[in-house]
Amino acid sequence: MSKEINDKSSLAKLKELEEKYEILHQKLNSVQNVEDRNEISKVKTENLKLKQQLLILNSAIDAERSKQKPTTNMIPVLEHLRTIFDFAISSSFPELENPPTTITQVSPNLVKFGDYQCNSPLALTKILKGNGVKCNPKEIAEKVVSNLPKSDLIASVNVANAGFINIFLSKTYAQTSIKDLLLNGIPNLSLEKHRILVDFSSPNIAKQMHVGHLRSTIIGESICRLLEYLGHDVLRTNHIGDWGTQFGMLIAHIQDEFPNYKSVSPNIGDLQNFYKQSKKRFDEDQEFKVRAYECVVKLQKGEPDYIKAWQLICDESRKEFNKIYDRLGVTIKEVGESFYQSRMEDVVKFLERQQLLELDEGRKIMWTSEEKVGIPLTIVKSDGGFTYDTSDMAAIKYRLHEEKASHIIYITDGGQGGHFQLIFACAERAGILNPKTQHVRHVPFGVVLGEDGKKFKTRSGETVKLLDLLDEGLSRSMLKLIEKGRDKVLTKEELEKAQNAVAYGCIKYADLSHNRINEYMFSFDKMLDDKGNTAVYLLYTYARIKAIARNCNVDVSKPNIGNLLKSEQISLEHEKEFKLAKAILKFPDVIFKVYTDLLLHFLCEYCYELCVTFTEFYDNCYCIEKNSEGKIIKVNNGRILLCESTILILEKCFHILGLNPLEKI
Ligand SMILES: NC(=[NH2+])NCCC[C@H](N)C(=O)O
Repeated sequence: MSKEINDKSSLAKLKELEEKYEILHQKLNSVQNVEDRNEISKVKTENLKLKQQLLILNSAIDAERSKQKPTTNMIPVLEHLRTIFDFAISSSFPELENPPTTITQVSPNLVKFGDYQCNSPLALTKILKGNGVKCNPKEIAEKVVSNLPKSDLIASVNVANAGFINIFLSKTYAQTSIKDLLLNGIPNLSLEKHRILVDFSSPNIAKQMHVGHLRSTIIGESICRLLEYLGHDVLRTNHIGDWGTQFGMLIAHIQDEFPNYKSVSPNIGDLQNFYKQSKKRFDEDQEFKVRAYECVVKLQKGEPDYIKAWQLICDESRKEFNKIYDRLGVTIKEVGESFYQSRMEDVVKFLERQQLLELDEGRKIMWTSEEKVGIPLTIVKSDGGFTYDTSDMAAIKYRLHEEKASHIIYITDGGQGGHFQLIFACAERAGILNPKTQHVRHVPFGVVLGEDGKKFKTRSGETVKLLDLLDEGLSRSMLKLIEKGRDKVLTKEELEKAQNAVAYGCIKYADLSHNRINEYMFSFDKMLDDKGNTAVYLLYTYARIKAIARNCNVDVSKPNIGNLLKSEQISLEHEKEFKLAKAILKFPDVIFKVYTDLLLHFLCEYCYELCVTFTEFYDNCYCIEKNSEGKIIKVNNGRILLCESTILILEKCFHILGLNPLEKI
């Protein structure tokens, strides 16, 4: 108990010192007046003193920690190594301000040089040389190693002649943390929790939901799943375009085509055609055009008949959108542009009160700063209507102040980057956004290309209908399964399940496994390949691992795994076993990396690496031994446990990536 209190108060003290240190550090940086030398040297001395105190406290905490029970659960290895090397380097060279700590992961195929490597001594040699201190990297590395705190994760370290520090991961740590994984499931990675609003998918009513929206939907869903796994409170938000001026012409057209629309819900049918017809009239018929404008005004005033017509149109689109979300397993709450009508009126007043709006040829515009550089936002059009900018200003205010989100993530194509930078800058200028406590981020993605390298279109040059695309995925996936003779081994139900998992899994995975920033080429042939980094390969590997326990009749239910672990060790003797264990242990680091950059392709690459490493293990290490008649004579339970831990990690990754694992394929 007292130890705990001690530890807590040391931590609090440490935090306080760190804050003071940070303030002084900033002060130091901001003192630009060179004549104020006294101030500078005073701050510097204080800074150094604080740094020493920090080090002493850090080592006290470390000593305290090492007395406590050893680390058993999975933690981010790379991050842990960075912390302890950071400590060792600062202790070795307290006179240096922010000395560099670089830890890299050694390729799993070169492990004789260590699993991780610290390369800082080379950089430190240069820095020290600049300060007039002569020494070589090897000496520095040795000094760092002598100051390295004890860690359960490290088996040994050695210093290479060139001055690298090679770090070998501990087998005991691997064993205990994999055991913990099997007993307690995927670790809860501790993090500060936030309320995060994710704005994704966001198609437009009456217009086609296109491949760009599909990308936003796929990436957005996965980001939400990742954030939820990390324990954040996630608000999945569909900012659909349901309030534009196009509704004027749509409503005018509905009034003509379905005069009794108020009592009988018309079947608008293909909304695309409906849109095209009304647009044609709008462009050709002056009288219709005038009426269309009147309709917008009446709609935005909330006149019941107009709202009714508008709702009919929205419902029709919504049906289509929902079919896509259902098929892809996407959950999202609609808070479209129309939701903000009164808030748009309010935000205009709010900005006007602060004199942030300026008249420009009848429009009301807002610049990001007084300097008026770049382009302004159009807050009110010359006809008094609102714009995309207005709804985003109202939305950001609502999300931060009413929904109380501390973070907002916007997922759209890169082309909208400029728009969001303007919104963020104006929101900050208007005092809506405080970047110190609230964080907004645009997460862009590249365009989807067809196999011809041009913008993705149908053969006849039209926008591809998403439902048609998903249907094509289904038929292609069935062909693939039949080609591989799966229809002969699977039941009808299993085959259908496989067809869905493969089709939708491929479409999602092909998108997610490419760096989202880049454009990506949509190709059914490539995504349905069962070799390489594809969903099919991952689904096959998963099913193969599942079959291992099934074939040797080992009960892998959780209680039985617990029983097994009482008598069995996770088998790590064979080089390939340990290699697989190390791949499993990378999971927390990968998650943090994906979380920081919101780049899901790192998670895909990891899944692929895990599957390849598993295959290597399985090819070299027998889990079951059979006699010449094919009868099982021995089951290696230690290895079965390794298989099951691979399953647990894959399942978590699949969940984040939206892949449905199959027991059989
Ligand atoms: N808050 C936002 N602006 N979200 C993105 C909306 C995307 C827009 N509806 C489009 O299709 O391009």
